[in-house]
Amino acid sequence: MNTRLSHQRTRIKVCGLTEVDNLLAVESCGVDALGFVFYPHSPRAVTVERAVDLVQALGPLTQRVGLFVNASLATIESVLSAVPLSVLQFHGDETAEHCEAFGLPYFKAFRMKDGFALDAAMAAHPRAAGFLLDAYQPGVPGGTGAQFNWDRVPQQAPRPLLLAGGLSADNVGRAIAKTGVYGVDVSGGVEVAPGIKDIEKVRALVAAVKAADHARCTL
Ligand SMILES: O=C(O)c1ccccc1N[C@@H]1O[C@H](COP(=O)(O)O)[C@@H](O)[C@H]1O
Repeated sequence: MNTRLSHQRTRIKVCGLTEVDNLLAVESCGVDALGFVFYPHSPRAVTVERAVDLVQALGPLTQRVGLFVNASLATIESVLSAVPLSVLQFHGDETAEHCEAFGLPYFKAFRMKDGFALDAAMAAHPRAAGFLLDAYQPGVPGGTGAQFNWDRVPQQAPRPLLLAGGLSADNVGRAIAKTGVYGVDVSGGVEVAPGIKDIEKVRALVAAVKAADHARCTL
């Protein structure tokens, strides 16, 4: 699939919401998907009870993405029995069999360590809905605010690509122009504190994505 030409509008996911009022303000900025971190070591981690409140507050057309890092089948099933997530994001070393076990579309995240064999990693997940490319930082599975070299984003991929890692209103336009990815996933670059988003920064992010899409359409 030519990831650069197969869509006209860059999708926006904001990840790591923890408070309902803040979540609703972010949703109203015009994002496509909101992410909830079920990784207990993250400063943005939510309990199942909190996630139920957050997800129930969302409008019916906003995607609700659950982020897991090497969580067991039982843990994920237990979350899904309470929280109506629409998409899963696997940010650890999960196998395709593990990711497919829940009957939901999923994004497999890959951390772009030097020498990482992305083509083989994507081929190992033939039924993924998409792939998320993030920066590699030793010892931390994600949400680091670090950027990787966008030259490493492939022009062709078997599934839509989400770009992550250190994105903000300041650099997202350049990222889109350079990579033409299907979507962007942003956490730390739009925060006032871990789990609390800065609404002005989210607005600026959405405006920067729209401007980049407009510039691409008029090329
Ligand atoms: O957000 C977290 O705390 C987190 C924890 C563990 C794995 C992934 C996590 N977040 C994801 O990391 C990337 C990049 O985030 P950032 O914009 O650089 O802060 C993004 O996909 C988040 O969904």
